[in-house]
Amino acid sequence: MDADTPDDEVLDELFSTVESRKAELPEDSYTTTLFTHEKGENYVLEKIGEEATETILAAKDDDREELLAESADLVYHLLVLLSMKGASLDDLRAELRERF
Ligand SMILES: N=c1c2ncn([C@@H]3O[C@H](COP(=O)(O)OP(=O)(O)OP(=O)(O)O)[C@@H](O)[C@H]3O)c2ncn1[C@@H]1O[C@H](COP(=O)(O)O)[C@@H](O)[C@H]1O
Repeated sequence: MDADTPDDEVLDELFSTVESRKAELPEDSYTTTLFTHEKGENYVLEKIGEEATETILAAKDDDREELLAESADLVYHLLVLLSMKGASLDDLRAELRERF
């Protein structure tokens, strides 16, 4: 990801990076470890559960900084799961838009 990416393009840039990690599986990448874990998709499902719990605990503690950090971890792992299951950020946007 590029630090100069405009805020409104950050999610697209992150998802595109995740998709590229899935295609290329570089060795020095955390995302690669999620796509290649011996537990398969169960590992990313566990991570989502952990990050959701940590997000809830941060909210209960009224710890805004921790809430944002854990929310970012949660969103990142959710994007990896969507990619793993062949869904895209556009699919997610379409689902949200249908609810307007
Ligand atoms: N946004 C993220 C991101 N958010 C969270 N994480 C990782 O998710 C993990 C969070 O798990 P934990 O809090 O449990 O911390 P941990 O104990 O280190 O993790 P485990 O050992 O339990 O797996 C940490 O290792 C974080 O580094 C992320 N790893 C990568 N990205 C982005 O993904 C892109 C690709 O990164 P690489 O795949 O590493 O090249 C880059 O743009 C990164 O900024």
